Amino acid sequence: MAKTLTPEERATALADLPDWHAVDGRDAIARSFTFQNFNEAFGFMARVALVAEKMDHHPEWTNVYGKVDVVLMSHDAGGVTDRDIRLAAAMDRIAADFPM
Ligand SMILES: C[C@H](O)[C@H](O)[C@H]1CNC2=NC(N)=NC(=O)C2=N1
Repeated sequence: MAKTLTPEERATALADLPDWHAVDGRDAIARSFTFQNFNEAFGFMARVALVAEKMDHHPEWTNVYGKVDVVLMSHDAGGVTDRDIRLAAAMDRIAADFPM
């Protein structure tokens, strides 16, 4: 099981992910993505789902029309690990392929 990042390690990682923020009251990180419509949002989610399954690391997320709210944490470790940072970076790369 991966170990959770220290507050310093998490802060350093988040500095490279400026659209992500720490969640209050929970060892987790979050970002909202806003796409032009449901089709774009769901296309993004479909692509992320393939990556998440390959990583065996799955987001907590909700979708309303063009908006996708994501929270990432490693449930087995009980907080943010390197897997969450890698999935967050992958989500940012995939989102860049969609008009926002
Ligand atoms: C058995 C399987 O490897 C685990 O349930 C995986 C699946 N996806 C997961 N995703 C997340 N975010 N945290 C986990 O601890 C986790 N565990």
